[in-house]
Amino acid sequence: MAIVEDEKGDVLMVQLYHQENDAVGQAEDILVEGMVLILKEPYLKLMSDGNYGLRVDHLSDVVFLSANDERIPTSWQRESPALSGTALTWKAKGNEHFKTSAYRSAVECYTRALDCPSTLEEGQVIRLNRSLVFLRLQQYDAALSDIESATVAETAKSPEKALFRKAEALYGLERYRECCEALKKLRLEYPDNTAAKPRLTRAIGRLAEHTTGKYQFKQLHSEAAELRPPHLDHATYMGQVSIRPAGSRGRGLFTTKGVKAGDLLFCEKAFSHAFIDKEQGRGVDMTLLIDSENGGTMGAQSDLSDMTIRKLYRNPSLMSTITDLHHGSYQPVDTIQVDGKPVVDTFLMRRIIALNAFGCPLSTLASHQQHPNRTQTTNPAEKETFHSCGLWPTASAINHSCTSNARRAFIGDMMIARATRDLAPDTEITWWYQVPTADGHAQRKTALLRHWGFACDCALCEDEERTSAAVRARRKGLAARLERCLVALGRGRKGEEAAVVAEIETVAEAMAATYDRPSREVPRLAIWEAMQKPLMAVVEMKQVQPAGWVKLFLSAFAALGYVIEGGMSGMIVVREWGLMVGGVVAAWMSLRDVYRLAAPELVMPAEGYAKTAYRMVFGEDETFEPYGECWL
Ligand SMILES: C[S@@+](CC[C@H](N)C(=O)[O-])C[C@H]1O[C@@H](n2cnc3c(N)ncnc32)[C@H](O)[C@@H]1O
Repeated sequence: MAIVEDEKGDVLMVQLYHQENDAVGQAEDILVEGMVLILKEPYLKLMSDGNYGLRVDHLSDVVFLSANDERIPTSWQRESPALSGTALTWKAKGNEHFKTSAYRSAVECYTRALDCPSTLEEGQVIRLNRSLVFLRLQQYDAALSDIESATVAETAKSPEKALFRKAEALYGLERYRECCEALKKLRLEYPDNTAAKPRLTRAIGRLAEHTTGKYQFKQLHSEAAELRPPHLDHATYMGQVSIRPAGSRGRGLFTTKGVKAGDLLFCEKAFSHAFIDKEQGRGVDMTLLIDSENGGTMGAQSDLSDMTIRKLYRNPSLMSTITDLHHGSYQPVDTIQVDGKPVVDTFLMRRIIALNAFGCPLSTLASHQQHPNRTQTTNPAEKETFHSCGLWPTASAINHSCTSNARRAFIGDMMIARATRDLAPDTEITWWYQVPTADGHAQRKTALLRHWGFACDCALCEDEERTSAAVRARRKGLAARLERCLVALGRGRKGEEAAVVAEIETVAEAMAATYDRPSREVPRLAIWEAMQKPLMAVVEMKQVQPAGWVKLFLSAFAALGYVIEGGMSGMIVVREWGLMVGGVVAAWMSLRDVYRLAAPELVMPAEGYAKTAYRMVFGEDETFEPYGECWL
């Protein structure tokens, strides 16, 4: 914010939103005394102190004029010796600014140098210098364009530097294949270039991740634990999925090949990620963004707007990655450039973030270790505004279904999505925006409609709508009875267990009879919820005969829609996986332990299923060994 005056001497406060402040220095360096600006379509508004002021939301709505710009009113023009100069003097000035990290001024000087008559060779050196500043400013598009215009000419003075910088720009744009090619060429033509080798190794690593989907997840965990913000240097893998039309749901994400339950669907690096470090009580700067359309946004979500807007403004080649995301009824501008500057529609960005951002923990695993009973958070635009959040454009194409077939996990700013069932090729991938619970239908329905503007028509919701209040009440009563029986088991005396287990089976059957459709189509959450926790507690108390335990576990899994063959002795095969709700990993781990007594031959297969379930929830199973045991 600063006080500005116009040619008539009228004075007003001006507020510039979303301006770059990390790479160029402090906010005070953006609006410097004496600077001349053009504001396009100025928006005059009442400020919080009761005065009027100007607010600039869109980055391209402000033009910072250089001192010799002819658009500066004559009365304001200041004759300065600095105004004249040759390409070489401007270049020297640019170099000075560069040394003091005054990058904006450096770009301005180099640009002036390029406007002066100069030899081709001089021009190319200046362009190369400017490309280095662009790299520092993370303006990879501009860096690449400077380098490419410098390298094409045969007289390019520093082809080695140019190749190196080209590789850096391509890496910044996550164009890893081209980056590897540039670095290989560099290695071939300049074998003495020592920096090229580690850069090539790094780029090959990213390309391998991108093409194979093979990650060293333990390594990712250590990086996320160390780095602040936890922005990991890893590549996106999109091997098994593609975005396609999904009828009335707009776009959706589909499998391109058949995948097995637990398989990696994609692993995506965030396009932008705002981190709030809860442990240290610090993170990105807290910002309050008042937005006439969406009300106020606080904290991470408004920082995410800043980051996204700036990244796109710096690198317009990435624009469609974000502008293609769902934005409801908002009508964006159709201009992509104005006065040679990219147009980033700030209001569109805020809308996109509101509908597509995901709240995220530092890592799903760490979050579980701290809060073992918390279920998966709601998606996107989580209400807890001080929570970290990010934009993952591929993940944003996934529509909601309560009977979801995929889950996401986070490690730093990497999102890992895995199938929770076997999926045929061309199946639409769905997951939860709101987690389904036995009692939560009405609340879920309201939240989905209010925030995302749709009514879920999955089998679970359809069934809920058709279920009468009387049936619901009966189900609730039976669920309470089931829970009581299980608790009684925990307390019961030896010898009475068989009778209680039999009663549990009767109640579970009565509950099952309140559902019309098979549990494979409509998971019976009420039964699962009633059984899951007390069952685990009973197992811990070791009160029941092993065979009884096994039966109870199998019927709890069946309630979620599992189709399991065998399971009592001899063999166990999961033919179909059920709904991947909270508590499933723990249940598989407990069943494995029960098998130690009841059917030792089933310990290994049950552990295999526990590991698969763990992979679905945490995105990886490399940490299964040390942490898997903590589930009990
Ligand atoms: C994060 S986007 C998902 C991708 C979106 N379909 C697209 O075209 O990009 C969220 C929006 O998708 C639509 N959507 C998601 N799940 C849906 C569902 N089950 N039924 C209808 N629309 C859905 C809603 O318009 C919602 O606001």
